[in-house]
Amino acid sequence: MKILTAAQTREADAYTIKAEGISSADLMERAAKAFTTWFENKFQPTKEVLVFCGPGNNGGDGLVVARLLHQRNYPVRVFTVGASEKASSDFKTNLKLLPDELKHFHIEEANQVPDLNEDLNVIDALFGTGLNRPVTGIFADVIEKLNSSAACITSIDIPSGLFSDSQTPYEGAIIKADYTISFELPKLAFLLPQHEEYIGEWHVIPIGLSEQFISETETNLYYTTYRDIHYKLKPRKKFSHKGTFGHTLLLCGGFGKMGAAVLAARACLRSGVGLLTLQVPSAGYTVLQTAVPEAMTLADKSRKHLSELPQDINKYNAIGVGPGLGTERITKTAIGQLLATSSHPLIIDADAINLIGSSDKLKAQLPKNRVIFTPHPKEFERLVGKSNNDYDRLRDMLEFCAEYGCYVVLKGSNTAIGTPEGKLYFNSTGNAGMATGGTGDVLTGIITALVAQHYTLEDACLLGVYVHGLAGDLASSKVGDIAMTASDVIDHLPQAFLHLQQSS
Ligand SMILES: NC(=O)C1=CN([C@@H]2O[C@H](COP(=O)(O)OP(=O)(O)OC[C@H]3O[C@@H](n4cnc5c(N)ncnc54)[C@H](O)[C@@H]3O)[C@@H](O)[C@H]2O)[C@@H](O)CC1
Ligand SMILES: Nc1ncnc2c1ncn2[C@@H]1O[C@H](COP(=O)(O)OP(=O)(O)O)[C@@H](O)[C@H]1O
Ligand SMILES: [K+]
Repeated sequence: MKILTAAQTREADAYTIKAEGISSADLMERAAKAFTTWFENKFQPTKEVLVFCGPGNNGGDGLVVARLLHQRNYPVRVFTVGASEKASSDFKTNLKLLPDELKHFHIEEANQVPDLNEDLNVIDALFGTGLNRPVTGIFADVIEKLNSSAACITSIDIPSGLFSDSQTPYEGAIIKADYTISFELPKLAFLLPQHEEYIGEWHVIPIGLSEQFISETETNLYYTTYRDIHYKLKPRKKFSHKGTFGHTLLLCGGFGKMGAAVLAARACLRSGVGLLTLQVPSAGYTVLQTAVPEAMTLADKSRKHLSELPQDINKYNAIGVGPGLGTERITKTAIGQLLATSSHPLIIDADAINLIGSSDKLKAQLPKNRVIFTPHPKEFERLVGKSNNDYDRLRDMLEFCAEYGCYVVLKGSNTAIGTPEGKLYFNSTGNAGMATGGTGDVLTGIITALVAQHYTLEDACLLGVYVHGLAGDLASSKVGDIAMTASDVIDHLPQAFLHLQQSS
């Protein structure tokens, strides 16, 4: 699914209006109806609904929603804010359509904002995507009052005050919504960790914007959903054999962290790899042979740390390196050899990222178009550098991908995948139960298995991250997000792959 900017969304609105021969007020009515249906399914008409409307079309949406909720027997009060002579024409049209019996107040000063308690539902329709400067003055006063109340706030399209696709200036007030209901496509702002306290739980509802316009509009931003992913899974042919599905090498584990190798190996095997070999420090040899009997194990000559590469490094179709390794000098040297001698794709995680991040020499050795990095935010900082905010971080990530010709999987809620061509994909699966040690090692195993099975690096990242999150979601529904462990994620990989297969 594409993510469009505010400007592109405005064009999509205008295109749809023209193509369908409808008025902008008709489209507003459609958007407001869709919002009202969501609201009705969510909230009973037991609590009073206070709708706060700004002067633009977002406020216009709010006026239509107020009218529709009133028709559906919700007790409603409308508050308009801002100079009415500057209001948009659809706002003015809909202000006139408010029935006389619906209570309407105009707010000019902060003390006119009513007292708010948890027995009220607030709908925030102050500003949408037309916001073009930080919110100050009376609007900011209203936002502060709403934010300091215990009322449940639902924002139409986007929390008022938040820019939808660039950094909001720090001085502007922003609504802290409990729910954000947006139209047709998600906005970039919804996917950034720094906005968690503003967006709340978000949903996107269709309003019939032109599919043709959306498909023809160019963007580098995508939100990966089931529809974008399931068809990528390759069916297994009847006469295929283990050689068909690739031979993976995992260079993982260190003294006290053999579990990382076990987790990566088990996830790799559960993701369809044909053959799996691990090389682990010799202290881990028995651990691996016992815990993962399906895998072949090589013992490093060093007892505690990776210090050498297996012979015939190029017989493996994909090499996953990093989980549990540690950052010993000897390991750094081995990683240098790996970068210099391997000719197949490398999936680089954890301490391997830390080692490469701390060495310009290793960075300079990175082969082009063959590397996937899977950092969490701290590892990302070591690899790419510190960024001022989430937008800068995404920009820095794409610059890094372009400079080194690599893929970066920046892990977290809505894991972001950057490609060398400058595309950015945000994942839609996963949950906070996955914030537990070892789930990243699982991801390394999954992506390495997919690369070995000859998925393109881009598809291996997209599919791997999606299925990892899906397994996490399935695990969460079984064991809950508090008790969930990385092993639970592995245990739900079969169901996750089946889910993708069955419906494809
Ligand atoms: N008819 C349409 O085209 C549709 C519009 N939709 C709604 O329209 C919204 C966009 O409407 P608009 O483009 O009118 O934009 P907004 O409703 O976000 O507001 C823009 C107005 O606010 C003013 N403004 C911007 N920043 C301000 C600030 N910081 N302080 C004070 N005033 C400020 C602008 O000068 C302008 O008058 C969407 O978010 C969506 O809710 C939806 O109904 C879908 C259909
Ligand atoms: N709040 C969250 N929502 C969704 N996914 C999450 C969340 N927290 C962590 N994850 C996922 O869990 C994994 C954690 O990886 P990582 O931090 O490398 O853990 P470890 O190093 O312990 O294996 C990542 O894939 C990340 O996307
Ligand atoms: K809003």
